Amino acid sequence: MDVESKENGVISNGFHGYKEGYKTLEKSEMNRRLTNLFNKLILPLALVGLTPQIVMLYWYTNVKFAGSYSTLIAHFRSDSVLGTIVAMWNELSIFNTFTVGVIFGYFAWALFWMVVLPGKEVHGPVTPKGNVPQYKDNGFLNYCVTMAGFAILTIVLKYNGLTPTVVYDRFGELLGLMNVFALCFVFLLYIKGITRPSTSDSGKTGGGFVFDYYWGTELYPRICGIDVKVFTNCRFGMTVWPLLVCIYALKSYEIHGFVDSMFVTTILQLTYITKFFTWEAGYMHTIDIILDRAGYYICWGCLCWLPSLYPIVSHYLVTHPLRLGTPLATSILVFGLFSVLINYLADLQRQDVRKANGDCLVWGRKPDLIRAKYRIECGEVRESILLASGWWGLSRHFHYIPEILLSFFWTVTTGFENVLPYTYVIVLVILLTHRSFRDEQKCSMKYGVYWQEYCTKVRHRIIPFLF
Ligand SMILES: NC(=O)C1=CN([C@@H]2O[C@H](COP(=O)(O)OP(=O)(O)OC[C@H]3O[C@@H](n4cnc5c(N)ncnc54)[C@H](OP(=O)(O)O)[C@@H]3O)[C@@H](O)[C@H]2O)C=CC1
Ligand SMILES: CC(C)CCC[C@@H](C)[C@H]1CC[C@H]2C3=CC=C4C[C@@H](O)CC[C@]4(C)[C@H]3CC[C@]12C
Repeated sequence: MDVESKENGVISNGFHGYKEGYKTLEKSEMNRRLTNLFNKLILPLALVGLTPQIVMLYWYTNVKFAGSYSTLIAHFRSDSVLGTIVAMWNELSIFNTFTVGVIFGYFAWALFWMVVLPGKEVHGPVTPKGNVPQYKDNGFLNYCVTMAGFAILTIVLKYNGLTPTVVYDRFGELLGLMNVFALCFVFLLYIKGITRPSTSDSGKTGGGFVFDYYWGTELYPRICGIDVKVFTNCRFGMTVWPLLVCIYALKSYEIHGFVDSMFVTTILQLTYITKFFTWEAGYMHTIDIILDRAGYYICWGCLCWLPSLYPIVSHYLVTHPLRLGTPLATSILVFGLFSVLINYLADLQRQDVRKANGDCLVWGRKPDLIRAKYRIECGEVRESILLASGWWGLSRHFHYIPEILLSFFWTVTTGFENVLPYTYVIVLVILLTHRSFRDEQKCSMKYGVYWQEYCTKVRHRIIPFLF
């Protein structure tokens, strides 16, 4: 009886367990499908459909609704979202000699210098297919030449009674055309990756057209020897940003004369961008380059999202000048510069330790290193260093804190009247938090137990002792 009941129990439990297990399996399969549907279709479709309108709306809110999202929302209520967007586009004539001249003129300028300026040959990390991308490290020189060119152009225009601030006046038209161009360009990249890829790190992902358009079909496409991502991210996005910051500062000067808030934000943004270009070769080792393919996310992002969102504070300050006074302006400037320095030192530290193969000092001590082994697709085993001391021992992405603080400092110059200028800070917090997860997933897959060892040594992701 005992045995029977036990057996019954077992049978009954087993049967129950089987049924439950089957249900769980069905559920997890359904979850997997739903997640897949969301990640591969709904989210990319939403981003591709909405973000071009969103970047236009940043500009429109600034110029039409005095930089106030509440006024924009009130307008959405009275005129509908679609009505507002249609009205916005109807006000613009995006195809004209000015917009085509400025955009394609800048493309020609950037491509010319990208090709002719000298630079040391540097290499990106080996790709999953075993390719080692080569780059010409002429980013800083290109940045200097472009900024000098801009200064000369401004003087020449001034002598002819003209000003580059016409870019501010007609920014909506320029951004409109950039949007159209970038959407078509990304489509051409999609076709290129399938039909004429530059390297074996290419092809459809299996996620369908929408996902492939969004994500891209090639890791680092090259057109006539020109690296597309270096062009879109560095020679366009990151170079247009300082140009716009200067144009907006000039516009503010034309309207209001010297305003300290504009001065502080300009200095901080330009310092950050200059730092970026001194480290451009290091950028070739980041996930934007080694993981993200040349699709909508990166290419449209750097052609449209970056030029409209990243200089948003300067754009806003043109119509919202704020006089901070010397003590406040100086404090913000000092805190901001300190943040850039920390961010720079952290990036440099891991780069230097790897360059020296760990044979160096970190904060005056022998570094705590993990020599992590990983395997590339062809089976070959490689080794990389994970630094677990210095900035990289405080938390696994400590350098994001000064990055965010800096953006806060260059934004706080606008005061607290509107949320709009804080859009970049808010987006950056989301972007970097999401990026830390993406990056850690990549590292965990790449390094396995070695990454776990790092996570055990350095327990927090971004904020020491907290997160
Ligand atoms: N303003 C903006 O919009 C953004 C700015 N940034 C800034 O760009 C810079 C680079 O970005 P980041 O996200 O760091 O991108 P990275 O791709 O450079 O950082 C992550 C990579 O660094 C390597 N790594 C991770 N931990 C360690 C360690 N402990 N020791 C040595 N190497 C390590 C890994 O690469 P590997 O495979 O080589 O091991 C990892 O994939 C930062 O300054 C960041 O603040 C970043 C994103 C957005
Ligand atoms: C499709 C859009 C919703 C999102 C587009 C995002 C991209 C434009 C940005 C994603 C990551 C960003 C960057 C990463 C690292 C950088 C290094 C830093 O020192 C300067 C800025 C940047 C190049 C930055 C530029 C924008 C992104 C590529």
